[in-house]
Amino acid sequence: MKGSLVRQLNQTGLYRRQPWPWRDGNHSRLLVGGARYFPAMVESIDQAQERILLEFYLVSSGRVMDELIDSLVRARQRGLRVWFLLDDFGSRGLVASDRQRLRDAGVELAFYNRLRVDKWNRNFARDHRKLLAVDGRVAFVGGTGLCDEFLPAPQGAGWHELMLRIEGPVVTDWEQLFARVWRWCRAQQLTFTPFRFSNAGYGLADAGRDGSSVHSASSEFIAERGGLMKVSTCEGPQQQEIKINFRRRINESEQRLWLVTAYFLPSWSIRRALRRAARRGVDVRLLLPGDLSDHPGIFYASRRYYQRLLRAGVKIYEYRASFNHSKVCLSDDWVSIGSCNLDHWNLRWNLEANQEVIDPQLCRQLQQQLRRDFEFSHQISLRSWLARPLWRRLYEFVLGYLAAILLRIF
Ligand SMILES: O=P(O)(O)OC[C@H](O)CO
Repeated sequence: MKGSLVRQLNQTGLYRRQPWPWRDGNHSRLLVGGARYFPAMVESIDQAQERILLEFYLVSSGRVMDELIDSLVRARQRGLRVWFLLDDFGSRGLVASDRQRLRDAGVELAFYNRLRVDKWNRNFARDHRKLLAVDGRVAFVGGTGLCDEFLPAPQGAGWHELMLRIEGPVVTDWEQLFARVWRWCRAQQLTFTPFRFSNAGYGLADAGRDGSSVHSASSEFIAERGGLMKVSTCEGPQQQEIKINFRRRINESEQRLWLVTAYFLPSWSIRRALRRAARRGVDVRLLLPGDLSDHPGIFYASRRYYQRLLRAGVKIYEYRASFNHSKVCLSDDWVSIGSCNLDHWNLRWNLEANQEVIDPQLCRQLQQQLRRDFEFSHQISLRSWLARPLWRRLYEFVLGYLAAILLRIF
């Protein structure tokens, strides 16, 4: 069944075999928390002059969507084109009246992989990406959903999240990525005129498959041309660029490897790479959600990996201020931020997309933010870990075992 889904997706052109290129001339800003990034997203929509593209997994009615729909309706009244790609499962919290408001305003909607009983396990294939692109000029990417959980408490659940606001030539690639999924859902080809940036960025032809020459770009070059960025994707088991690039960066890291994920069920090869990096003396830190996770079962299942990681010298932090939903990796001068949790399930079934960035300024910003996040976390020591009660061990073992069985079956 899995094989046929992959073939089917290949035939429809949803997959892209060639990696997206590295591009220079981009600028980015890290936005922390829904109270910062939702208003910035609405402001960008209000300033749009031509077109707006949205692709989001988790979309539910509430205050966030009310404001977003208002801004999309205003955009339509100004004569702009608006395309909104939703995941059929992730958007089940979007009520009929909101869908109708969007349709009435002339927003074009598409639903990825409509749920149907006869699709059996193909229903698991979901579009997990998170993207807002405006005029081919500005994009917002990161881990957020469009729902009130990401608003600060007490208006929402106060989930902790990071988003990146990007301006530059790489936005063209995000638009093309969007167009591929749109074509798969609606059998309709969208073509966008690229925005003309004054410092038009290049796809760096000499970057090589692993982007090695990009990494030797000097900070003067980056300061002059703007940050280097590339889109990186996962599209089912046969296209796992995000994971491959993560693993490569972990293996090549020299000083720092900080990984933040909301659901920590990484593959064996990623876990081994983390352990090896820590043994080489790299400062390897994992920032995980702790027991405020919205899926406690996954949290407990993920804990079965702690012992070997701690023994290898990996520092594990559990965030205590709220549910930390962010998904980001900082490896020396390289950042990857986006939709991918790096867990088995996501990698097997979902469309994922991350922004990879080489930009010292963003690295500094992210480092500062993560240092703050570590302060709001509890660091687990090997000694306290080994002393945890038996019932907890049992619980982790059973849930870990269940997770492994589920992954084998599906
Ligand atoms: O899948 P994520 O990481 O976007 O998180 C959304 C969760 O499914 C909510 O339970």
